[in-house]
Amino acid sequence: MAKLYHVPLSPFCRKVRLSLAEKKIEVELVEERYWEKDPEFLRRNPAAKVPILRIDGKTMAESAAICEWIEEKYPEPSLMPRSADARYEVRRLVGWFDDKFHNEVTSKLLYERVNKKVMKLGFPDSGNVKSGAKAIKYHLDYLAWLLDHRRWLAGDTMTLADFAAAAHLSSLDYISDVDWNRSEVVKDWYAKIKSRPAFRSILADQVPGFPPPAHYADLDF
Ligand SMILES: O=C(O)/C=C/C(=O)CC(=O)C(=O)O
Repeated sequence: MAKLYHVPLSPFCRKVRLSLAEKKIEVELVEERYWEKDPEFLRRNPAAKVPILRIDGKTMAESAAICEWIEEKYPEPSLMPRSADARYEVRRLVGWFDDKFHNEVTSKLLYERVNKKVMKLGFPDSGNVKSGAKAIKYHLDYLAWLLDHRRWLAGDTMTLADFAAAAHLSSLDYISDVDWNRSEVVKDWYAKIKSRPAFRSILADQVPGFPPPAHYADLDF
């Protein structure tokens, strides 16, 4: 069986978990406290990052590369459109969420509030939290703009772009940092994606010291 070294609220790990689950690939989850830099873990990935996926005799790192590998090896159900233009748009949006959104929002809210405590790195920096809280509004408005023009984030079908966005937002949702009432289309999109069976595993995550909010597992909000 495949094995995924992960931490529960990491959006990068969640994106890979969603891809695996959508394709019904069974996986054993192994929690890896990557910041402790266990030598065995560093041997698997000298970059000292999760996720790491062991599958088909291979050990792989970097969530975007992993998801594209899964897509090529296990093409059904498809999470990538066929045309070059449409594939470009998926990759652009995956980059948007894993880079821009991550730097401006996830790292400023989730990492300040949760990761710092778990890793014993001190208290949240209030300036960072303030800037994350401001930036998420802009990003939710961008999502709303996309969804005013498309059924899913990158076009007519659900793709890795939706999983990248949902991975980040679901982690932030765990600490109640998403104002779902800011936009009906974004709320509807998230309800739609959250109701997929692939989402079950991540909705069951628990982080000691951070109980999920009451609304977290409620599919209808
Ligand atoms: O696999 C990726 O795309 C990226 C993973 C990370 O950046 C993991 C971390 O080191 C982190 O979440 O801080």
